[in-house]
Formats: sequence, structure tokens, C-alpha cells
Amino acid sequence: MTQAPLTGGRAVPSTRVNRLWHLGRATTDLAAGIGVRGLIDLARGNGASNSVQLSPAALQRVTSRLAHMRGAVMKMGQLMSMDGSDVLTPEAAAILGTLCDRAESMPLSQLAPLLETEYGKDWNRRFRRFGFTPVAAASIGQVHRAETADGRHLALKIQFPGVRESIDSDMDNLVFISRAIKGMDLQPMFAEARRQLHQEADYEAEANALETYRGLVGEGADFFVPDVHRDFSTGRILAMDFAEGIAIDRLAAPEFTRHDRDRAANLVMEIVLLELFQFSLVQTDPNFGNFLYQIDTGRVVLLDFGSTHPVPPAIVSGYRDLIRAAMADDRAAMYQSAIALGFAREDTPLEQTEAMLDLMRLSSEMMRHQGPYDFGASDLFKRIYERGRQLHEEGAFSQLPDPSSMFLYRKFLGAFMLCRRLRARVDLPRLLEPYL
Ligand SMILES: Nc1ncnc2c1ncn2[C@@H]1O[C@H](COP(=O)(O)OP(=O)(O)OP(=O)(O)O)[C@@H](O)[C@H]1O
Repeated sequence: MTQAPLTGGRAVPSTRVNRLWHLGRATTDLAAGIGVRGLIDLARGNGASNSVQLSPAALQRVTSRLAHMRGAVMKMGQLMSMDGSDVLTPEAAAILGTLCDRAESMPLSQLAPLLETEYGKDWNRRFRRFGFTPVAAASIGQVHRAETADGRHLALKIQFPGVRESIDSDMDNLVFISRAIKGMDLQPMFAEARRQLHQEADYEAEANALETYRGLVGEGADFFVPDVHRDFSTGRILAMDFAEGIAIDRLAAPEFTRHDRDRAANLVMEIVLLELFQFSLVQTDPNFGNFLYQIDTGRVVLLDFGSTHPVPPAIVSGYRDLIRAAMADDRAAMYQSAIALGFAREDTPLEQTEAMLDLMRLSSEMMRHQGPYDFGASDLFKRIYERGRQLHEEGAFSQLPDPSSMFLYRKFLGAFMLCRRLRARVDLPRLLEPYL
């Protein structure tokens, strides 16, 4: 089909050869940006201590190619820019970070045959309206708004063709780029990203997770979780209630009130605690795009259950003990919990353990604060960052934490970052009280 692309996007490269070609071009741009000498060092894996220095123009070209590929490639860009402030140069982190917003949508010439394959030839009869321009495009799929023939307003998350099949080959091809970073061993991060991508590409599993989660949250005045519509869901399309709302971080703009900012941030903190202490089931993707806020109802909409993890009881009680210890400013008890949670081992050198405890104490400052903590007035993140950087330079963190235990840490960090973005006041001791 050679129809003009109505949605304006370029087709997602879907065959293996095609994807390899695009990745090859991104690598060529990377090579041009860092020069032959740098490339030889990287290919040998001896980037040593020097991080890759790219000109902003070269990085723009590389990210544009990565944004076009989407799938595994883009997800890695996002992951590296989120967790990798130490791994990437600041310019690279900033530009890779924009990958989150840059996703391109697939053109109609790719979308129409896909709908026909998933829903059958007369697929358009099943809808009263179908919005061909996606409401959002993400790393492995895009979201369309549609009204069914029987009047249901749906959000259809439609997976890009070929993305699922190409996860493994893309990840293998990306190993080359992984060497391009400070000579660090990124294999555990790659293995985790691969696992996460396979999980996120399984829309059947996501539909099940969404239903479970919706059952746990229920329908109330604070949260809304969309319901799954099985009759419009397939292996590559996840159909759910369309949820109205604005992206939660937009509340930072001056036209919104402090009341809404505080309410949204408190609710996000509340759901993080509910997930850990009540549901023992955590939605692990801390992306702000997974929360919408409804100004008229004051509810927070929870989206994207592609990476939902059960939390074993030992971890839940470990965190409970750690939080109790942090609130009581009891260093010995914090140490015990850090051991129990695997953040430190008994044979970890003393200075490293002390450094980690310092950082933990700093990061839990808002839990020892009486009354609402004003994230907008606090320079806590700057202090944590500076202290972390100093400790890193002193070599205090010789081991990266186990990626499988990183998700809870990321979740808390993501929630705190949102509180900071919204300049919100959050009374953490009050929110924690029922669980301690
Ligand atoms: N039920 C819904 N109602 C309204 N908008 C939705 C709905 N589901 C998703 N969206 C919109 O689509 C965006 C992407 O959705 P989602 O995060 O589920 O996709 P994704 O492919 O898992 O994205 P990524 O993995 O990049 O985070 C959301 O940020 C939201 O703007």
C-alpha cells in the first residue's frame, strides 16, 4: 500500500535488515561525532575513564535516528538517560532524555493494514469514530482515541509492527553502542532492559495486570484506573477506557493552583505507598506520562501497566524497617535494613557502607520533617546529587546495585522528582503512619 502518510510519521523499520541499516547509520553518525580515534578505543572496549564527547549537532543526528527506530533502541536511550547521569556526559543525557518526547507516530500506510490484520477487513464498521492522529506515541506503540459502534470511548494502544520480534536482535546490535560509555559494564542494565521490553510488549499480560490493579485500587474519589475492553483487545492492541486528564507534570505551569499541585503530588505519594505496603504489586515505570490529573474531579489517572512487579513479603517488611529506622534517625537499624534488603553486605568495606548510610539519611530527610515538607523550597536534590557525585569520585560505589532491586528505588525517586517538579508540599509522616 502506498498511501500518503496522513499522520505525518515515517514508517517504523520493521524488518531485521531494515532496522540493522538504520542502527548502522546511527552508529556512523556516532562515529563521525567522536572521531576515528575515539571509535577505535570504544570498539576495543577501552573507553577507560574518558566519557564520550559528542558535539551537540552530532548527538542531535544520532537521537533523531534512534527516535525513528523506536522499540528497544529508544527504550535504552530513555533508560540510560534516566539512570545514567553518571554514565553519560551531561549533553548526551539531556539529548537522550528528549527521546521520551520525540517518538514519531506510524503513518496511515502502516496503521491501516495493521488494523485490518487485528480486527478483520471490515474493521471500520466496529467504530463510530476513529482518531487517526494518535493522542500519544511511545517507544513500542501509539495510542489512538476511538468511539465504538455501541458508543464506548476507548483508548487503543497499538503496537508498532516488528518491534516485538526485533527486541533481541536490536539489543544484540546495541551492544556496540554500550561499549561507547565510560568503559563501564552495562551488561546487567542491558539484560534488565531486554527483560522489561519483552514484558512491555506483551499486551495480553498488560491487560491482565491492568485488571488486577483496577480491582485493587477500586473506583473512588482519588484514583481512576481504566477498564480493559477485551472485545477490542488483541495481541497487538490493548483497548481500555479513554481517560480524560492532563499530563500530571503540566500542573507545574503557572495557570494551575497550589491546591491541585499539592493534591496531585500527595496522591502520587499515596499510591506509591499503597502499592508497596498494601497491594505488594508495583507499577515500576516512573515516567511522569503514566499519571494524568483531572482538574474537574481531582482524581489521578494511573496508566501503563506493562511493567508491573509483585513485591515479595521480605522486601515489603525490609522497606518498612528501613523507613522506621530512617524516621527515628537510628543509624544502626538503618544498617541492619540495608543488609536485609541487599543494599550492602557484611563484607562491604566500612567507608562504602558509611557513605551509603549518609546518602540514605540525606534522602529520607522529608520523612523526619514535622508537617508538610515543601519540595519547592528544598535544595535536597542538589545536596543528594552533590554528595553522591563526591562519593562516586572517591570510589565509594564500586558495585552497581542489582538491577532487579532497582525498581522500588526508581519508583520512590520518580515520585520525589514529581513532588519537586510540582513544587508540592507533602506530609510524608502522615501518609506513612498507617503502614508503620
Ligand atoms: N486509557 C488512556 N486514556 C487516555 N490516554 C491514554 C490512555 N492510555 C494511554 N494514554 C496516553 O498515551 C500515553 C502512552 O501510554 P503508555 O504509557 O501506556 O504507553 P507505552 O507504550 O507503555 O509508553 P512508554 O513505554 O514509552 O512509557 C500516555 O502517557 C497517555 O498520554
